[in-house]
Amino acid sequence: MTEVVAALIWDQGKFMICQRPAHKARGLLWEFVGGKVEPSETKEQALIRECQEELAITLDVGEIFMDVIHKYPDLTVHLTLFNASIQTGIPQKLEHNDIQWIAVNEIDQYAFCPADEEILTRLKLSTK
Ligand SMILES: Nc1nc2c([nH]c(=O)n2[C@H]2C[C@H](O)[C@@H](COP(=O)(O)OP(=O)(O)OP(=O)(O)O)O2)c(=O)[nH]1
Ligand SMILES: [Mg+2]
Repeated sequence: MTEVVAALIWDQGKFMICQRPAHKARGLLWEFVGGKVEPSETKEQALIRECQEELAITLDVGEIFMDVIHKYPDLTVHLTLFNASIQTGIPQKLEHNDIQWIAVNEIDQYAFCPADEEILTRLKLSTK
């Protein structure tokens, strides 16, 4: 099982999504910024490091919003999504193909990683 952490970041009624680079697994699908946890770090530390590496922002990491397990043909991920906010910096596309801030009613316009489906369903329900 691969431990993956990601960030749910809200600003003015919209949350941030990032489009994965074409050359990586799940290429061009949309995701919550994040990545794999290294053995020496906590999930929170991993999330802060990934956001610095991928977007050049420093996060304030809050509570866990939700976690899911998903089996891909190449790996099984345990994805933990944290509520977070940007402490410093403006997101830069250091790695991603694109970055968008979207409202819950725009979710269906984007093709997300399959592991994110349950999370997106919950986000849609939470605003009804
Ligand atoms: N960051 C992130 N990864 C996700 C999400 N949903 C999902 O299925 N994944 C999968 C895609 C990848 O196969 C796996 C690990 O994410 P990643 O590719 O961002 O890992 P990383 O930044 O550490 O990159 P690398 O060092 O492995 O190249 O988790 C998500 O919402 N955010
Ligand atoms: Mg990543």
